[in-house]
Amino acid sequence: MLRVAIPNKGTLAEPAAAMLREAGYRQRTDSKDLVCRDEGNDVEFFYLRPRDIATYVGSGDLDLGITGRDLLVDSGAPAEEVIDLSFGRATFRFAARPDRIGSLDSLGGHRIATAYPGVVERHLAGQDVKAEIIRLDGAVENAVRLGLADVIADVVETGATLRQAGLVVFGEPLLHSSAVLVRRTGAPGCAQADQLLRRLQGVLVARRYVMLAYDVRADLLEQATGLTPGIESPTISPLHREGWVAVQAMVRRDDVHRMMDELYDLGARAILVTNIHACRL
Ligand SMILES: Nc1ncnc2c1ncn2[C@@H]1O[C@H](COP(=O)(O)OP(=O)(O)OP(=O)(O)O)[C@@H](O)[C@H]1O
Ligand SMILES: O=P(O)(O)OC[C@H]1O[C@H](OP(=O)(O)OP(=O)(O)O)[C@H](O)[C@@H]1O
Ligand SMILES: [Mg+2]
Repeated sequence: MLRVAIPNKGTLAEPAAAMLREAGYRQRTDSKDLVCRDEGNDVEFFYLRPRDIATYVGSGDLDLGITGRDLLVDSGAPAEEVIDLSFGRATFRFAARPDRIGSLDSLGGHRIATAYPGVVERHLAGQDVKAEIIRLDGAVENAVRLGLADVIADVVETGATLRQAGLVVFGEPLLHSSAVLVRRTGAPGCAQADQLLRRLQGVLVARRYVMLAYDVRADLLEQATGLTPGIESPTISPLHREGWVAVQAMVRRDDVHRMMDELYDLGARAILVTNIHACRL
């Protein structure tokens, strides 16, 4: 059986389980369960702290895992990203009081509180900056207020937590994070792992694209399909009405309204959008 690590709690847990369900895998029904066997797909899911997942995968005890890119980097484990799963997006940034530290150059010699010491160490080493790293478990924004540190390095999503603590970000983000599928570095594939990867890629495409269908005069077909080239090529079907054709093409969800306006202006009619529930490209 393929053995896959899934976050048991925190920001990534629910969206990871939702994505696997969407990909046709069985997931636990009780949030206290630590293991869930999906006999039909020959996969066993292990629910672990997201921070530990790269360690289990890097050691080879588990085959694949879903964790955050920042947690993967922080672990230093010999595991690598297979695909970006496009949820759990956040940046990882330095922040301080507005009047204190304004740039990376002035970080040297300061005390930096963080729950991600591996990410910060790697970043500072790359910039040749020497600073003291204070490892905390969470709520690191309080470390500045309480005088334990001058700077924090933490996950920033909306920025609301920083604002509340009277801190502002400075410098470029240390990294852009999101949930990722990981495997042991250089690990060979297997049939069940390839299937899981293809199914997750299918979910990503189904979420990102919609199916657009419309009718257009045959003499405008080249212009219309120039707007909607699809992924491979659009499907063209004859219509009973002389001189008209029906077109079907996948288009990016983000673009669909602009495209519908342009197609309408061109003379296309009966423009319909439908969701894609699943796909294999
Ligand atoms: N708003 C957010 N807060 C924290 N982590 C986030 C956020 N958005 C995305 N993430 C990502 O979630 C992962 C951290 O998850 P983790 O479960 O360790 O912490 P958490 O969601 O803050 O939960 P807890 O603090 O209760 O342990 C990281 O990869 C991080 O980049
Ligand atoms: O930019 P925001 O939208 O405010 O989100 C980022 C904040 O959320 C997380 O904290 P969490 O509530 O998980 O507490 P923790 O620090 O104890 O993990 C993270 O550590 C930041 O503090
Ligand atoms: Mg947290």
